[in-house]
Amino acid sequence: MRYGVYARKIYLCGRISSSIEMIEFRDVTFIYDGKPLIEHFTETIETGEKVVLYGSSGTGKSTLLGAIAGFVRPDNGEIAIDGKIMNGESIQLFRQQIAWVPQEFTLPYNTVREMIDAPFLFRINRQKRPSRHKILKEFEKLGLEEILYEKKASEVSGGQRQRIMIVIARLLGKEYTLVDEPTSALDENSIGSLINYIQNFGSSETVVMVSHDNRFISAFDRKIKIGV
Ligand SMILES: Nc1ncnc2c1ncn2[C@@H]1O[C@H](COP(=O)(O)OP(=O)(O)OP(=O)(O)O)[C@@H](O)[C@H]1O
Repeated sequence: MRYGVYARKIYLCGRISSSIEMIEFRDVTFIYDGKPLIEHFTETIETGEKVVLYGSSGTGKSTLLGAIAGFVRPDNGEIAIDGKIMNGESIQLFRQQIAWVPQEFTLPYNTVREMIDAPFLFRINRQKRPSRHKILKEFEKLGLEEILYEKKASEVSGGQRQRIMIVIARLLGKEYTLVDEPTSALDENSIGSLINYIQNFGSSETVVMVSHDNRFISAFDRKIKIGV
């Protein structure tokens, strides 16, 4: 998984106290193999927005999501956080406020319980450490069965693992949650639960998602189409 190492860092790290108000893409272009993937892209994402990035396959949605987390740098243009151009130092700080939920992801934990517990063992998150009861209540909201909590991490499906990570993001209360294609292989009910769940993130919590699924896309007010 190309984002694996960084993703693990982001998943584990804590949060700093200052809060962000907006992220701007300013005339951003990404070029791969000599061809522009995204050209002159300009958008602002404000704090608290629940945003869906949508568009055809291969248009660069995941690249943009990765750029928010600083994994990918634009070839031209700038990304600014609260008016300041993202650089090596600011991205390190910003990453502490991100929960990153990719499509595929291997974490070094044997059980789901350990996977959920891990970020809360850090001093900065310790006060937010949820009880089993609280975790299971969140599971229920997303249609995740209680039995999953006791399973080996290798025994849960990719979609279940991703929803468990969305629960963790919610419980960590990070300012930004970035989710890559959370709807693959979900049935109608699960998509409905996920929409509700994400829309109920706090008003100061920003969620940016990539999705292909029209049921999901149409449920969000803030949509950004990538590609033609
Ligand atoms: N580091 C890289 N080097 C070369 N090409 C890359 C790199 N990262 C992405 N690409 C290419 O850029 C294109 C867009 O990839 P990206 O995953 O951002 O698109 P996407 O819109 O999220 O696609 P999908 O909807 O299929 O997941 C793909 O053709 C991909 O191969």
